[in-house]
Amino acid sequence: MTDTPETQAALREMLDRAPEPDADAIAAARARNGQLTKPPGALGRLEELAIWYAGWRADPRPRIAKPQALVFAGNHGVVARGVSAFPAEVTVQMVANFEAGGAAINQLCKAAGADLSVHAIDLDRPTADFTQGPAMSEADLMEAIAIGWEAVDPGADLLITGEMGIGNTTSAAAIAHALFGGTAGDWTGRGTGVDDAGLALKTTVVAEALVANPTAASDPLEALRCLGGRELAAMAGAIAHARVLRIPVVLDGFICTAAAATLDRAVPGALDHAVAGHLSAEHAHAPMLAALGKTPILSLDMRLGEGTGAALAIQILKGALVCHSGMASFAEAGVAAGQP
Ligand SMILES: O=C(O)c1ccc[n+]([C@@H]2O[C@H](COP(=O)([O-])O)[C@@H](O)[C@H]2O)c1
Ligand SMILES: Cc1cc2nc[nH]c2cc1C
Repeated sequence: MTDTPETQAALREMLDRAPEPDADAIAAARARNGQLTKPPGALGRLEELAIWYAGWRADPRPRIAKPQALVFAGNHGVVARGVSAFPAEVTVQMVANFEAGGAAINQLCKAAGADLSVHAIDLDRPTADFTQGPAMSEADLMEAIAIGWEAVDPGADLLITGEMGIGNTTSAAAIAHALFGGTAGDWTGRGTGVDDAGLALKTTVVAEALVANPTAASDPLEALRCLGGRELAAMAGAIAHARVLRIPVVLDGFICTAAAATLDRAVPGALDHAVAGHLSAEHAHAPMLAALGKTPILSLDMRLGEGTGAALAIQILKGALVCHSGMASFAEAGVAAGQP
């Protein structure tokens, strides 16, 4: 177990020192890919995904055997501003649903063979309304990051992080606005389904959030503290620990990606171990992924969160790895190779 970072500076330093993927495994996986019984490139993006995964696992012929899914839940003071189509109590109610096995993420993790755990973080202590000042103190931020960091199973060979938190698309939009600029309207969407008036109000709230938190635009981890929520901070903590442990990560939707983006902007390369599982229907997810240089694996118009898009993408990655690691070479199968 790696020591849990106790300060923003310690987290930054651990990401700075995090190991790179294994160059020999990448070279060997690339060579193997070139010998498999298929026309070159015929498995499309599955081929690059398999080679990417091989590098992070330092194994030219790996399989996915122990995927882990972490779902974090948090409540947001900004909900009092009327930014969600649902009331805040849905967060705790959905946590009960996760624990009873009744949510979409439960079914999708079962189908993907992923070990799911749910971490509700101080639901009776919402973050402060970030239109009035920082959402979290430094201590609250680091405590939530630690919960995510410590939830990662060092024996896992793939990680997905999901979230549940009424109001958290407002938080994610504010973070994106702080990290990537533009206007509040560029990053604000309907979330669980606010109407036109709700969207206009939410856009104003996102703009106010940046005015109330002037340090957020110049420091990505401050953006997470000032504009984030506990579940976003926990996802960032888990994704950062996975980077240190060289566990590949599949990102989920808009909120997960916003949390992860704070790491990338704090330390370039901090998300090299992560792929985008899907493209959310929340319109600002596409420009956020583009800014991070990530192409989503799936695009199914989903906007549920919980880790559901990432859980589905596990099955695509498993497909990539069973082909890469299980297929015969031209020589083994006695199949004539094509022109070089
Ligand atoms: O993952 C996404 O892209 C996504 C897009 C829209 C909404 N959500 C989920 O909806 C909740 C937040 O929506 P809202 O409208 O309350 O901000 C939260 O629990 C998220 O998991 C998730
Ligand atoms: C019912 C419901 C389920 C969710 N799962 C993730 N976010 C959600 C938001 C709502 C409203």
